[in-house]
Amino acid sequence: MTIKVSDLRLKKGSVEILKKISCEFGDGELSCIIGRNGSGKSMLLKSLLDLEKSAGKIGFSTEERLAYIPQKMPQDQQLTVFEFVLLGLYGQLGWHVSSEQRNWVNSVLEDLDLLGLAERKMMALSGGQQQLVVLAQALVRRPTVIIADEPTSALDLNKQLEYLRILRDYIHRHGIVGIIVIHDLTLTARFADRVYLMEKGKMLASGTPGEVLEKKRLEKLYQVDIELLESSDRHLVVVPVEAKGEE
Ligand SMILES: Nc1ncnc2c1ncn2[C@@H]1O[C@H](COP(=O)(O)OP(=O)(O)OP(=O)(O)O)[C@@H](O)[C@H]1O
Repeated sequence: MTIKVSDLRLKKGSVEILKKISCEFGDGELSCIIGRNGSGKSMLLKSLLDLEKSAGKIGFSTEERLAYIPQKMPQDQQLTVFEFVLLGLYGQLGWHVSSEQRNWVNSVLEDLDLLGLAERKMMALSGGQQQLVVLAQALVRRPTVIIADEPTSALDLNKQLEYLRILRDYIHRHGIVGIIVIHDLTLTARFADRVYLMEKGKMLASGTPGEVLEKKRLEKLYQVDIELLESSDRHLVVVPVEAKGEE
């Protein structure tokens, strides 16, 4: 189901953090929210999740199964990877874990190439490995909406591509809503079905990567000289060349 946001506003004290945001996040699409530090991206996610009390309307069905992947790393460091992912099924778990549940967790771990780490403690993983395990925990719930805040920030180049490919394919295959905040514009161009550009609590632009990632717009917003190239497989490549200095 599409998520329709109308006239969303959020205030902290007297400061307006989100200013009349209206947009739509489609099902079967990976929506990427981009924008400068402090532009309101995380607050928009938190408003969608009802973690921040905003005014306006968010068209959400109560039947949605939400999975949220926050910016901070998990605290349950004593659990093994298997146990941590299994916890994604909380609400469905009894005293006895069925073989069906066990198999489901293992198949998600396998999909993410994590099966070899299943018995390791979370604290014995690298930050990037933990990020993948958090994705596994989210997918194990068979979410209909998946929301992630900078999920690839601790991943190496290979794992960034792998993570986003797995996430996008999952979203396409299951026709679910996927919304992520991301800073890397080249990854955005490669993986986003739609891009949402925020600035100072407003939605500055939205559309396909080609529509939103325009050289002039990005240079003005980020205050950098940018070269826009095209990769051999015809995706935009955004190269920041030189900072212009703050406005
Ligand atoms: N709890 C809070 N109380 C008051 N202001 C806040 C609070 N949390 C965030 N803000 C402010 O809201 C604005 C938007 O913050 P938000 O975290 O959404 O930015 P962001 O676009 O996600 O930034 P980043 O890219 O750095 O993660 C910022 O100006 C921030 O200082």
